[in-house]
Amino acid sequence: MSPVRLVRLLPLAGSRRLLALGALSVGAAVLGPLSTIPLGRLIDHGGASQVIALLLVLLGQEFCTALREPAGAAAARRIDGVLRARVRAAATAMPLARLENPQVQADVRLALTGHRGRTAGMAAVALAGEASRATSALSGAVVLAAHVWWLAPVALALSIAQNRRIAAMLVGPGGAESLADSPEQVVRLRRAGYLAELTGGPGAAKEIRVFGVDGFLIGRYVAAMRAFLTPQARGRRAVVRGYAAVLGLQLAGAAGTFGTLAWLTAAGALGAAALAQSVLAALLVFAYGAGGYQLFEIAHGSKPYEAAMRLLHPPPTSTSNSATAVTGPSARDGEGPGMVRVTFTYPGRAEPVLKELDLRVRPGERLAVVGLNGAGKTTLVKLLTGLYTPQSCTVGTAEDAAVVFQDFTRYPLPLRDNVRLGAPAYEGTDADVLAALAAVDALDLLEGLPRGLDTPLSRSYTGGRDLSGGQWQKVALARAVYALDAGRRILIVDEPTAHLDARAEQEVFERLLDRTRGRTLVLTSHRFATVRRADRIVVLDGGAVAEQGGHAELLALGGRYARWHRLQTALIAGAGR
Ligand SMILES: Nc1ncnc2c1ncn2[C@@H]1O[C@H](COP(=O)(O)OP(=O)(O)OP(=O)(O)O)[C@@H](O)[C@H]1O
Repeated sequence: MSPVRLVRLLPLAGSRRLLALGALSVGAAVLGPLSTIPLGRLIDHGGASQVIALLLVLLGQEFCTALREPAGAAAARRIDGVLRARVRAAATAMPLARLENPQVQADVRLALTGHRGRTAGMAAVALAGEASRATSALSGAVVLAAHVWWLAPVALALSIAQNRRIAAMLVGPGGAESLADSPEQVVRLRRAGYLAELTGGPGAAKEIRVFGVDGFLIGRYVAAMRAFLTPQARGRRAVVRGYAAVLGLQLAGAAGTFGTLAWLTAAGALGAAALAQSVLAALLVFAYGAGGYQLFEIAHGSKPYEAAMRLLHPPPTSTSNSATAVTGPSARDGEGPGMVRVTFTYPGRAEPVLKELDLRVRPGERLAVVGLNGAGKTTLVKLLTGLYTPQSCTVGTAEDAAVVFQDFTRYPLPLRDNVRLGAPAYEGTDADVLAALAAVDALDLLEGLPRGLDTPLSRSYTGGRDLSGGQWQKVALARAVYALDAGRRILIVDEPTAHLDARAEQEVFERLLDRTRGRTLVLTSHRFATVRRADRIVVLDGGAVAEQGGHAELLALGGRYARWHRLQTALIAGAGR
């Protein structure tokens, strides 16, 4: 991508900030070359007015240069704020299948956090700065050309060549900075970062202490860092050598230019004023050749910009990233959620997870979908809730559903908010929150919370408490029950009790059945022994409905359900003894 495209971001800064940045950049660019006019007059004619004029111009240049920094920072902050909001909105709206793509996740991270401390806004502002520096050099060349016409293009060409050489050495492909971005170096640095986090962080602290692996991990970290830093040091040495060559060229260029000016002056071709103006102009031209921090900002900040553009304007082919579904006849309106002959394959997978699956949930029905691990239960929930968008959409999605996912969210917020987030717009009272907690047998949870419903559910907060896996699961269930009380008509629960033992699971399931009387309930579980009271039990096997019916009916059938039910009941009974 050409960095010039970054210019499109500048209007996001807002007209006031953009105007201030533009005026200061132009001032910084042209006041230097303009100062040669009063300087020339001062040398030729003297006089206080020329001194004042020269001082005013130089002061103006200093003023513009100094204020351009904070103005640029403010513009960059605003651009980044607007861009991040757009990226967040795009990420929230995109189909789950696309969001789960590792490349898309990397783009979201890059667009939101920047690259090596540089953001898209900083890159756009740096581009304006680079344009200002180039304008200053060009104006200097014009002043120089007014005295020695042939010297100006030579000095300008030299300066541009130096600037490009430095850019290539530092931030160009294969340059020192890009070395750290090479896939091998990124992997090395990520490994070192992971090991550093592991040794210093609380996550693995228990195992590190018990097994005494700190020495081992620190050794690994040192090795990983050395593997990263050795090629970096080699790259830096190459840059130093390259810089020596560029510096030599710069010295030769400056010596040639100033030598020529001295020779022309000695020969009487240049007067004192013309000499002073030419020297000042040549210095402005050569200043561009030295390069500046803008090179880094543009190179690194372009990466988050490109990531943001990929997210905001995905190429049409990227729909191949979304989940595909080959479906049968359309679901009819007015019925519960369901799907007709749906075959579903995850992106990047060859084998379909669901194969010609037929399942329609009747309104008011309490349906249990059971199956062994990996049978496709969670996938079924993702399709039913519309989180995956099949290419031809004949899945009747449950838009009016409260859903508890297997990997539900643990909000680091007070317990009250954790429940109320099920229906943020609903003005529920504390009594409603407590009723939802009671519905999932979670009232005893309050006993361990010093500030009751106000207790933040995170140890990162003063007075906060963390919960056990089972307690968190009950909070997630209470959130869905609260949503149901707030008006949702369908409750979909994916493995509601993965963190609970079989008896607690049965207890919660029974309570949910009572609570959802007259509403539609879809519940998935890999425990066959706990769903006997469901109106209908669907056995999922190999991505298709293998058996369905009531508990007694399926037992009498003597198939998978009967077999797995018998096995799991025996295990539970054995564990209870
Ligand atoms: N996002 C995904 N991308 C690719 N494959 C996936 C994805 N999610 C699940 N799968 C695969 O789809 C298959 C079915 O997974 P799913 O989570 O639907 O099963 P499940 O019946 O809910 O299992 P469990 O009882 O263990 O939760 C598994 O082989 C799993 O590896």
